[in-house]
Amino acid sequence: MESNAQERPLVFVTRQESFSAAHRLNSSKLTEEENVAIYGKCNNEHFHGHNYTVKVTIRGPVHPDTGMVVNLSSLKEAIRELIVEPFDHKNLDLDVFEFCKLGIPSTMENLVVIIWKRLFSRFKDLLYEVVVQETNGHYATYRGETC
Ligand SMILES: Nc1nc2c(c(=O)[nH]1)N=C([C@H](O)[C@H](O)COP(=O)(O)OP(=O)(O)OP(=O)(O)O)CN2
Ligand SMILES: [Zn+2]
Repeated sequence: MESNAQERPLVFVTRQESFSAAHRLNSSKLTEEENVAIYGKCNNEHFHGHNYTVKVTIRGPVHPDTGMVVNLSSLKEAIRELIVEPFDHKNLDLDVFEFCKLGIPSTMENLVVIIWKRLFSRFKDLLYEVVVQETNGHYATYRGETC
């Protein structure tokens, strides 16, 4: 079959950034005993910290003139403006609007969704995937899906 001259390759482009932040795992929906039992050392009332890594993947056609899906300068600036600057050297529970307002535990799962929503406001349907890595041992991935 002949290929359509209008068709463009669909490519995924990923940018990685990092930030350091403090947090405490605690749920207002649970009792004190339940919080301790479920979150253990991560429930320490004096907080603890992580060096978080964020990977943001944009999916789209390669523009025939620029050879780009997205200008990585724009992607880098957006991640820094929307994520790194507001989160770096902050307390996620006390300083990040979504955690304060919603009163939800600052798990990687909730964090990756919050980061997705912030970036979606800028990139819309070009945003494909966000990965948040909290330690060398674990990370969470979100692609905007619900179930
Ligand atoms: N489902 C989740 N479980 C846990 C989360 C989370 O975000 N989602 N977070 C934590 C703690 O915040 C923290 O990240 C755990 O730290 P730690 O136990 O030190 O992490 P590691 O297992 O990678 O460290 P090791 O040194 O390898 O034990 C807990 N649970
Ligand atoms: Zn933690």
